[in-house]
Amino acid sequence: MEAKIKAFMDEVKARNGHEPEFIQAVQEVAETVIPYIAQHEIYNGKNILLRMVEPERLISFRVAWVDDDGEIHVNRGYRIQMNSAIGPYKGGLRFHPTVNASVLKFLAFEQVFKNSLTTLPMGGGKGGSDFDPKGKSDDEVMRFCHAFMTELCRHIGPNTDVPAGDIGVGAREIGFLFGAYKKIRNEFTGVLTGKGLSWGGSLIRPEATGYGTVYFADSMLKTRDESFEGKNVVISGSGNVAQYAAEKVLHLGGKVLTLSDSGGYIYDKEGIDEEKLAWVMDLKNNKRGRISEYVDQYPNAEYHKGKAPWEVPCDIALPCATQNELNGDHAKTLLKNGCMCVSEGANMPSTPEAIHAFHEARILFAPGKASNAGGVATSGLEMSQNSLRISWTRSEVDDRLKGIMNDIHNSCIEYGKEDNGYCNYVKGANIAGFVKVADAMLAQGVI
Ligand SMILES: NC(=O)C1=CN([C@@H]2O[C@H](COP(=O)(O)OP(=O)(O)OC[C@H]3O[C@@H](n4cnc5c(N)ncnc54)[C@H](O)[C@@H]3O)[C@@H](O)[C@H]2O)C=CC1
Ligand SMILES: O=C(O)CCC(=O)C(=O)O
Repeated sequence: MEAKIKAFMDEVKARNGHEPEFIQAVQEVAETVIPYIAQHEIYNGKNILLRMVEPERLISFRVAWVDDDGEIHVNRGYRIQMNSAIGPYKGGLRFHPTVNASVLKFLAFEQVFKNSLTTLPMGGGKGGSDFDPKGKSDDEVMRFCHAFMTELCRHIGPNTDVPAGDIGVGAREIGFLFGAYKKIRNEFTGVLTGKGLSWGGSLIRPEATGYGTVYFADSMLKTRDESFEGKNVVISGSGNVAQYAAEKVLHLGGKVLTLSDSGGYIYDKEGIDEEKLAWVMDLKNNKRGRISEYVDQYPNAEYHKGKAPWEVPCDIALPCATQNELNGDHAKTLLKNGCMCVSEGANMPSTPEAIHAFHEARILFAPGKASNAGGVATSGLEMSQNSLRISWTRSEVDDRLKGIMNDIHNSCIEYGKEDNGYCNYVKGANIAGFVKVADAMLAQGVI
C-alpha cells in the first residue's frame, strides 16, 4: 500500500512540486483514501483521486485599483473551480498577502471533501487575492472589491459557482462584491453567501463556522461522557471563526483563556467572558485594531508577542486562525499539559507532525474539513432560502446547523472507527467525503 501511495504522490509532486500546502493536503487524503479505494472494486482502476487533484478550472487575473492618494496598484486575483460533481462550485474568497495558487488549491481541495460531508449539493472551489485589507480605508477596500468582481463576475453565478468569505473577506467585502456583481450583471441573485440580512443573507451564517466547530467538539466529547462545562479552552485567532467559537464555548459553560492574531496572543486567566468578547468583536470588526490592545483595556491579562497560545495549559484547544499554526512541538506541549480534545476551526491549522502526535496519544482530534463545515453548510442553507425566496428563523437555521454537524460526526465515526475503538476522524472525514463525490464522478463518466 505504501508503494501505491508513494507512486500517486510522486505523480502529484511532479505536476505541483512548487505548491507545498497543496501537496500537504493531498498527502493526508491519499494516505487514508488510497487504502479504501484498494478495498472497493468499484473505485479501482478509475483514477478517481488523480482526477480529483486536478482543478476543473484555474482562473487567474489582474486586479488593478487606485488608492486614496491616486496611486495605481496591481494585485493578482484567483478562482479555483476544483470539483463540480455534486453541485455548483462553493467556497470562500481569501484576501491576504500570503495568497497564492498553492494555498488556494489546498483550500479548494479540502472544500470538495468538506462540502460533500455537509450532505448538501455543493461542489468545491476557493478564490481570493494577495491584496491585504489591513491598513486600507473602506473606500480603498471598496475600489479593490469592485475591480476584483469586474473580472470574477464572468466566471460565477448562482448555478455555477457561489463564493463567500474567508480570511480578510467579511460582511463589508461581501457587500462591495455583491454590489459590483449586481451592477455589472443586472441580476439580483444568490451569487454570494454571507450577505447582509436585508439583501438575501441568512441568520446564523456569521456565527456558523465557530458554532459548528464547538458543536462538533461537543459531539466528540460526548463519546467520552465529557462536555464543555467547566473546561479550560484555548482559542487562536480573533476573527470571525474565533469570535463565535468563543461565544459558543461560553454558552456551553467553558472558560475561554486566549485569543490571538498574527502579532501574538492574549491570555486572560480570569476568562474572556461575554462582555470582554463583545469588546474584542468591536475591536476587530469595527475598529480593526490589534489583539495586543486587549491588555490596555483589561490589565490583568497578559500579551505574548510573536507567540502562539498552545503553551497555555488547557483541556480543549480550538485552532481558529490559519494553516500550519499548530506544529509538532505545540502538539507535544498541549498533550503534556493534559489537553484532551482539539477541534479545528481553521483550515489545516495542524501540521502532519501535530496530527500524528494527537493520534498517537489517542485524544479527540477533528480535522477542519469536518469540524469547520458548519460555515459552508449554513451557506448552503442561505442558497436554499434564496432559491425559495424565504427566510428561516434563527432557531430554524441553528437547529439545521446542529443536525448537520451531528450527521458529519456520525459519518466520521462510520468510516473512521478503528478496530481498537479509537475514532480516527481524519480517516473518517476523508473517506466519507470521498465516497459521495467519487460515486457522482463514476455516474457522470470520464469528463
Ligand atoms: N469564515 C468562515 O466561514 C470560514 C473560515 N474558515 C477558516 O477559518 C480560519 C479563520 O478565518 P476567518 O475567521 O474567517 O478569518 P478572519 O479574517 O475573520 O480572521 C482571521 C484570523 O486569523 C488571524 N491570523 C491570520 N494569519 C495569522 C497568522 N499567520 N498567525 C496568527 N494568526 C493569524 C487573524 O489575525 C485573524 O484573527 C481560516 O483558516 C479560514 O480558512 C473555515 C471555514 C469557514
Ligand atoms: O461559506 C462558504 O461558501 C465558504 C466557507 C469556506 O470558505 C470554508 O469552508 O473554508
